[in-house]
Amino acid sequence: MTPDEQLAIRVSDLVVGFGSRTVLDHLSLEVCRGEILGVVGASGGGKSVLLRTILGLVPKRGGAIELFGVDLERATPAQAEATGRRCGVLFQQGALFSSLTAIQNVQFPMREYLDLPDEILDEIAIAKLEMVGLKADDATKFPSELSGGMVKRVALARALALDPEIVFLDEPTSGLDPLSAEDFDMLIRTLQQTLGLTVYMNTHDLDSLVTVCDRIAAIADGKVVAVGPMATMHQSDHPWVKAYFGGERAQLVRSGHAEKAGV
Ligand SMILES: Nc1ncnc2c1ncn2[C@@H]1O[C@H](COP(=O)(O)OP(=O)(O)OP(=O)(O)O)[C@@H](O)[C@H]1O
Repeated sequence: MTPDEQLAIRVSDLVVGFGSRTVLDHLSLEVCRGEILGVVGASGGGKSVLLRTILGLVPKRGGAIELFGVDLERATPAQAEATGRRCGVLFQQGALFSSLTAIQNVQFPMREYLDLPDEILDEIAIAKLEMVGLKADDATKFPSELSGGMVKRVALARALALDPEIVFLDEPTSGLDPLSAEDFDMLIRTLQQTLGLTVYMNTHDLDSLVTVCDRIAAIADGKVVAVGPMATMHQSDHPWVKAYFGGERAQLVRSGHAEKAGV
């Protein structure tokens, strides 16, 4: 593959704003195929806006975005649809349809794109639910009957419904207790390894950043101010990155992981 073909996403010089406020200010970022990229930044700093803009859900004021080499703004409707199908999304809060059962939620994107008989859709959806660690018994439960961790898993199964090559996860472990969050992190890592997925993950969770992310992109002042493995974050001179990764909590997380690894 040429260097360009190794990229899942290329964001160049992106400008996004609302009214008089500029949220993303000439931001550039590249995501490699097969990696887990963690995107971190201050609350309100523009992580969700960036994710939604990459997916074409928020209009941009300038710059360019390519997904698998396709600029959705210049793509034909067929190219845009084909590219969209290569992407799965888990929005913040899971965003399941409350009036649909777990299996119906997973089948929602399948019914939109796949013309398959109900029995096959059931088989595929059950396989997706099992892939994320749920049981066939959970398939007929409504979101209100599931725990927070189970809701996230159903949302992940739905994001995987069309066998995407990249999944976008917006704060996947927020609202989960530490053990459920750790389980979810492991699930993401396992799926990435077994399915060869690219994972783009917004997170505040230092544990997730340390345990599952191959690279981290830190957003501050509307730009990516540091990008690379954890070591790059520790070497950054940017004040927000220094405060976040050098703070007391970060050191506790680091020493906890070193202890677990027997270092
Ligand atoms: N549709 C919108 N209209 C106006 N302002 C918006 C809109 N969407 C987002 N914003 C503003 O853009 C800024 C960035 O929001 P965003 O949700 O991307 O932050 P974030 O980094 O994801 O925060 P958090 O970590 O708290 O989820 C915020 O000031 C937010 O109020």
